[in-house]
Amino acid sequence: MAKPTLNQDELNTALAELEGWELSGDGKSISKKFKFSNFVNAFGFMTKMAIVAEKMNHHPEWFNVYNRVEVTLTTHDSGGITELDAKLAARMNKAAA
Ligand SMILES: C[C@H](O)[C@H](O)[C@H]1CNC2=NC(N)=NC(=O)C2=N1
Repeated sequence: MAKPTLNQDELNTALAELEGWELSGDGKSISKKFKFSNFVNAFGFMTKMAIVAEKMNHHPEWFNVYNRVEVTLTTHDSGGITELDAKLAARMNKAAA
Protein backbone atom coordinates (compact mmCIF):
# COMPACT_ATOMS: atom_id res chain seq x y z
CA MET A 1 0.00 0.00 0.00
CA ALA A 2 1.36 3.40 -0.96
CA LYS A 3 1.96 5.81 1.92
CA PRO A 4 -0.24 8.91 2.03
CA THR A 5 1.45 12.11 0.91
CA LEU A 6 2.11 14.71 3.63
CA ASN A 7 -0.45 17.50 3.89
CA GLN A 8 0.66 21.14 3.88
CA ASP A 9 0.98 21.31 7.69
CA GLU A 10 2.94 18.09 7.90
CA LEU A 11 5.19 19.21 5.07
CA ASN A 12 5.93 22.58 6.70
CA THR A 13 6.72 20.89 9.99
CA ALA A 14 9.00 18.37 8.30
CA LEU A 15 10.84 21.01 6.26
CA ALA A 16 11.37 23.20 9.33
CA GLU A 17 13.29 20.31 10.89
CA LEU A 18 15.23 19.37 7.75
CA GLU A 19 18.13 21.78 7.49
CA GLY A 20 19.07 22.55 3.89
CA TRP A 21 16.18 20.73 2.22
CA GLU A 22 13.96 22.62 -0.22
CA LEU A 23 10.63 21.95 -1.77
CA SER A 24 10.60 21.59 -5.56
CA GLY A 25 8.56 23.93 -7.72
CA ASP A 26 5.81 21.39 -8.29
CA GLY A 27 5.69 20.50 -4.58
CA LYS A 28 6.19 16.81 -5.30
CA SER A 29 9.76 16.38 -4.11
CA ILE A 30 12.40 17.78 -1.76
CA SER A 31 16.05 18.26 -2.59
CA LYS A 32 19.38 19.21 -1.07
CA LYS A 33 22.89 19.80 -2.35
CA PHE A 34 25.45 18.18 -0.06
CA LYS A 35 29.11 19.16 -0.27
CA PHE A 36 31.98 17.10 1.13
CA SER A 37 35.71 17.69 1.40
CA ASN A 38 36.54 15.26 -1.40
CA PHE A 39 35.23 12.46 -3.62
CA VAL A 40 35.94 9.67 -1.14
CA ASN A 41 33.82 11.33 1.54
CA ALA A 42 31.02 12.06 -0.94
CA PHE A 43 31.03 8.46 -2.13
CA GLY A 44 31.29 7.17 1.43
CA PHE A 45 28.11 9.11 2.23
CA MET A 46 26.38 7.59 -0.80
CA THR A 47 27.52 4.09 0.18
CA LYS A 48 26.16 4.52 3.70
CA MET A 49 22.89 5.92 2.43
CA ALA A 50 22.52 3.19 -0.19
CA ILE A 51 22.38 0.60 2.60
CA VAL A 52 19.84 2.67 4.56
CA ALA A 53 17.74 3.26 1.42
CA GLU A 54 17.72 -0.42 0.56
CA LYS A 55 16.59 -1.34 4.09
CA MET A 56 13.81 1.26 3.86
CA ASN A 57 12.94 0.17 0.31
CA HIS A 58 13.02 3.88 -0.43
CA HIS A 59 15.57 5.08 -2.94
CA PRO A 60 17.03 8.50 -3.66
CA GLU A 61 17.47 10.19 -7.01
CA TRP A 62 20.95 11.61 -6.84
CA PHE A 63 23.75 13.08 -8.84
CA ASN A 64 27.41 13.08 -7.88
CA VAL A 65 30.35 15.02 -9.24
CA TYR A 66 33.57 14.92 -7.22
CA ASN A 67 32.65 16.27 -3.75
CA ARG A 68 29.02 17.20 -4.48
CA VAL A 69 25.96 15.00 -4.04
CA GLU A 70 22.64 16.46 -5.17
CA VAL A 71 19.71 14.51 -3.79
CA THR A 72 16.02 14.54 -4.72
CA LEU A 73 13.50 12.60 -2.66
CA THR A 74 9.97 11.73 -3.68
CA THR A 75 7.68 8.74 -3.24
CA HIS A 76 6.91 7.58 -6.75
CA ASP A 77 4.27 5.11 -5.61
CA SER A 78 2.34 7.96 -3.93
CA GLY A 79 3.00 10.72 -6.46
CA GLY A 80 4.46 13.10 -3.90
CA ILE A 81 6.25 13.56 -0.58
CA THR A 82 5.57 11.09 2.22
CA GLU A 83 7.02 10.41 5.66
CA LEU A 84 9.52 8.10 3.95
CA ASP A 85 11.11 11.10 2.24
CA ALA A 86 11.26 13.05 5.50
CA LYS A 87 12.80 10.04 7.26
CA LEU A 88 15.43 9.45 4.60
CA ALA A 89 16.26 13.18 4.45
CA ALA A 90 16.78 13.23 8.23
CA ARG A 91 19.06 10.17 8.00
CA MET A 92 21.07 11.91 5.28
CA ASN A 93 21.51 15.07 7.35
CA LYS A 94 22.70 12.95 10.27
CA ALA A 95 25.14 10.99 8.10
CA ALA A 96 26.55 14.14 6.51
CA ALA A 97 26.94 16.03 9.79
C1 LIG B 1 8.49 -1.97 -6.27
C2 LIG B 1 9.29 -1.19 -5.26
O1 LIG B 1 9.13 -1.71 -3.99
C3 LIG B 1 8.84 0.24 -5.25
O2 LIG B 1 8.93 0.76 -6.55
C4 LIG B 1 9.58 1.13 -4.26
C5 LIG B 1 11.09 1.10 -4.39
N1 LIG B 1 11.75 2.32 -4.02
C6 LIG B 1 11.11 3.50 -4.03
N2 LIG B 1 11.76 4.63 -3.83
C7 LIG B 1 11.16 5.81 -3.88
N3 LIG B 1 11.85 6.93 -3.69
N4 LIG B 1 9.85 5.88 -4.13
C8 LIG B 1 9.10 4.81 -4.32
O3 LIG B 1 7.89 4.93 -4.53
C9 LIG B 1 9.72 3.54 -4.26
N5 LIG B 1 9.05 2.43 -4.41
